[in-house]
Amino acid sequence: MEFQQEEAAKDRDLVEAVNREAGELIRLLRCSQAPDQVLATATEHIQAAMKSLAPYLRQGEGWSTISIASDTPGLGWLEDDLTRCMPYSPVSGTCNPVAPPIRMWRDGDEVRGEVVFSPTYAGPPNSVHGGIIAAVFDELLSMANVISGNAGFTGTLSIRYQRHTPLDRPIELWAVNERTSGRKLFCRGEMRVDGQVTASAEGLFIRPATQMDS
Ligand SMILES: CCCCCCCCCCCC(=O)SCCNC(=O)CCNC(=O)[C@H](O)C(C)(C)COP(=O)(O)OP(=O)(O)OC[C@H]1O[C@@H](n2cnc3c(N)ncnc32)[C@H](O)[C@@H]1OP(=O)(O)O
Repeated sequence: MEFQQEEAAKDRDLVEAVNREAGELIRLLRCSQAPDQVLATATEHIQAAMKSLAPYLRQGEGWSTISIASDTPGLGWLEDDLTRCMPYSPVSGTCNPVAPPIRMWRDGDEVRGEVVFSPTYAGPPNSVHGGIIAAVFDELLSMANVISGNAGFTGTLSIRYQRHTPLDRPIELWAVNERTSGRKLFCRGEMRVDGQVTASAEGLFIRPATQMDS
């Protein structure tokens, strides 16, 4: 059992490492102005990598179509690493190359975290795209629900963009589940840079109905 867990951890390290490299590849493609010959060679390398991965493609079932880790042995969520809850998430998943490098952890009843957005996620000049900010709040507030023991689907998410959220600087993340009323979960969150709020969010999440609710 211990051995299996070690193997699972080793495999996860490999999966996370290749996803980090792919994220860096996306940043280089987004930001480099390489000459044609370099682009042509890079295309060949990428095609070779795609060819080696293609035989192992899974489609239309289980982990390959959801972000949570429920059917993935060895991938639980940890209080000091809430990203383990959704390893395939496009927002925080360490096994998804489009996700920015987010860390989230539990601090009592609250979620805290940190993220640095590369220009892959740029919107206005030197700033993070507003849709990306909304996506991060969706995830962050969801984690506030998860640690409260009451996960749900996003019903309504409202963002107040108070000032530009900068690229390439550590952004502090904070969220809390403020109250629960029946199946409704009310959450709040903030992004801060050097202690100053750049964006805040309020979310109403709906817990799926169970027999207990009828
Ligand atoms: C375990 C999960 C793991 C989740 C694991 C973590 C994954 C997190 C992923 C990140 C979060 C996401 O992106 S989630 C993906 C984005 N969200 C979605 O796709 C949700 C799409 N919407 C739906 O599927 C549905 O509308 C639901 C499930 C939200 C609600 O449907 P329902 O269950 O039939 O609820 P219903 O009886 O109609 O309503 C119950 C009460 O909630 C209110 N209500 C219903 N919808 C909304 C709404 N959008 N905004 C405000 N309020 C609403 C109703 O007025 C009612 O209030 P009253 O009359 O009782 O007062």
